[in-house]
Amino acid sequence: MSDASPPPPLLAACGLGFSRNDVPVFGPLDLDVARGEALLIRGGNGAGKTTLLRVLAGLLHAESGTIAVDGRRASPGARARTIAYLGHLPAFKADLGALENLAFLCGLHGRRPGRAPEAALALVGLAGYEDTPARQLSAGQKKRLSLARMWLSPAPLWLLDEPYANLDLEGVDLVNRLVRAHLEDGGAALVTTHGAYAAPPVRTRTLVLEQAHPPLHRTVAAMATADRPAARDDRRTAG
Ligand SMILES: Nc1ncnc2c1ncn2[C@@H]1O[C@H](COP(=O)(O)OP(=O)(O)OP(=O)(O)O)[C@@H](O)[C@H]1O
Repeated sequence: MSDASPPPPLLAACGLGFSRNDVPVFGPLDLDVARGEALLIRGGNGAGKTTLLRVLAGLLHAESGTIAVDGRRASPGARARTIAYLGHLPAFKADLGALENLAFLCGLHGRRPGRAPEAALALVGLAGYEDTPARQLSAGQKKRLSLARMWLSPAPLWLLDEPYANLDLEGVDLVNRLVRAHLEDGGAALVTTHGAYAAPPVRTRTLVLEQAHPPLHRTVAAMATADRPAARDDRRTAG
């Protein structure tokens, strides 16, 4: 029997807080996510879900707290290599074709070995749209193109901000399949959503954000699996 301690979480935040004009948006809060696990971040409109993901991605500066990757405190630059971020607005060049966009982003951020942009397009149901300029894609097709970019990314941690928005039922299933495969591959994911309606069917814990102003909010919750829905096990703890 081995007495080796478990590996540190892929991402861990401690005392993380963010304010705008001295008005708290979230925090201080603690969270962590391990490889093979999804953390579902739930909360109503304005609760701070997007802001939290943007802070974790290094797009906004935290007011307080620390962020560690694999047990080591990590600067935004170091986190950039670990994190792939799917935000509300797709980061595509409007006049480039779908395939060109993916190739461009692979050049910028790297590409997972063995994965090619053409295969990514087919995977997300966009075969035949290779040369279509991004501006001509529908909202759901743009979201699918964003998912293709995530699949190509070498980053182990996916930050998915409302990935189900604009997707049809088959698209929702696509998100869940991609997240499941990513986790099985040793990755991890943080997924924001307004409700538990589309929680990925994988090892999932839930963090509930409530509007920080007023009152204070939040924290981590319970383990849930496909057999044990997250919503039942949520616990809220004052911050
Ligand atoms: N660029 C900004 N400038 C000023 N305030 C902002 C900005 N972006 C967001 N906020 C405010 O920060 C708070 C949290 O917003 P955030 O977008 O993080 O919430 P959310 O939980 O993602 O909401 P939703 O579910 O509606 O997407 C809100 O009160 C919002 O008005």
